[in-house]
Parts: sequence; C-alpha cells; structure tokens
Amino acid sequence: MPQENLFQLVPSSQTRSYNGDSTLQYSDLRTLGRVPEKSCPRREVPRSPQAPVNWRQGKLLGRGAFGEVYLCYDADTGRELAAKQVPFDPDCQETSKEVNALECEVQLLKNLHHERIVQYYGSSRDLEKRKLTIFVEFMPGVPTS
Ligand SMILES: Nc1ncnc2c1ncn2[C@@H]1O[C@H](COP(=O)(O)OP(=O)(O)OP(=O)(O)O)[C@@H](O)[C@H]1O
Repeated sequence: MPQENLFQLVPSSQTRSYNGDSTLQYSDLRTLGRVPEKSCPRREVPRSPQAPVNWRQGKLLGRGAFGEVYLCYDADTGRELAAKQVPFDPDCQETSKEVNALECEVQLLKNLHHERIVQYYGSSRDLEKRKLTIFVEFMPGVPTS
C-alpha cells in the first residue's frame, strides 16, 4: 500500500494542543540531589516534549478501556508516536472536568524521562471531533489488541 494511504492528515487548526510547561524537570531533580546520577540512563528525549502540531493518523494499534490507540506520524519532526484517542462530550460539564484533569495528568507525565517509562508528549483537544488525543512514545513491540 502506498505510504500516503496509511496516514490521515490532521490540520493543526482543528486541534488545540495543551503544551503548557510545568517547571520541574528530571534534570532539576538531579540537581536537587533527589535522583542519583547513575540511576536513570538518559534517552534521546527532548527536554520538554511537545505534542505534535501537524500529524497524520496511521493504523489502529489497539483498543483500551477509554478509547482507541492509533499510530501517529509527526509531519514536522518525522517521528512516529502512538495517539490515544479518548471520546468526550464537550457540552457536558462533568466530562469536561474529567478531560481537564486528564490534561493536567499528561502535563505531569510529560516530565518523567526514563528508559523504562513510556514517554508522554502532551495532548490535544478536538472539540469538533469530540476527542482528546494523548500522544505517547510508540512502542513497536506492543501486541495489538
Ligand atoms: N505506546 C504504545 N505503542 C504501541 N501500541 C500501544 C501503545 N499504547 C497502547 N498501545 C496499543 O493499544 C492497546 C490499548 O492501549 P490502552 O493504553 O488504551 O489500553 P490498556 O493498555 O488496555 O489500558 P487501559 O484501557 O486500562 O487504559 C494496547 O493493548 C496496545 O495494543
């Protein structure tokens, strides 16, 4: 199958990325002496990972309790990620609160950098499609479900 049929381009104007930064980084913890220098070998992860802006949706990787996970191609960096899509009702105050809480959680998880922890890159809310997309490191060996 030609490469262009594998991904669907998601224009950045449709999505609202939540890339706000919290200030405490792994390296800050190291400086503070909370993490031993040798306990965490560093990976090639940007200091402050960002959710992709222009990205293409690829094949379905699996389904979980809260939504579907798709392969995602970041058109700006050429990187492959996994995009977890959680449907929500933007007109419902209750679910909007839950989505806010999820976004905050992703913001915290973005600051965890460890080779044994899947890297979070951020999230974006699409009100039109009524979905919150959470971007995480793509783990090629994970069996599809
Ligand atoms: N980072 C990833 N890289 C590759 N595939 C993934 C990744 N994350 C999830 N998947 C695939 O998507 C499926 C669903 O994942 P998801 O995290 O939504 O659900 P889960 O692991 O069952 O946990 P839960 O539903 O409790 O959140 C997984 O079983 C896996 O096949």
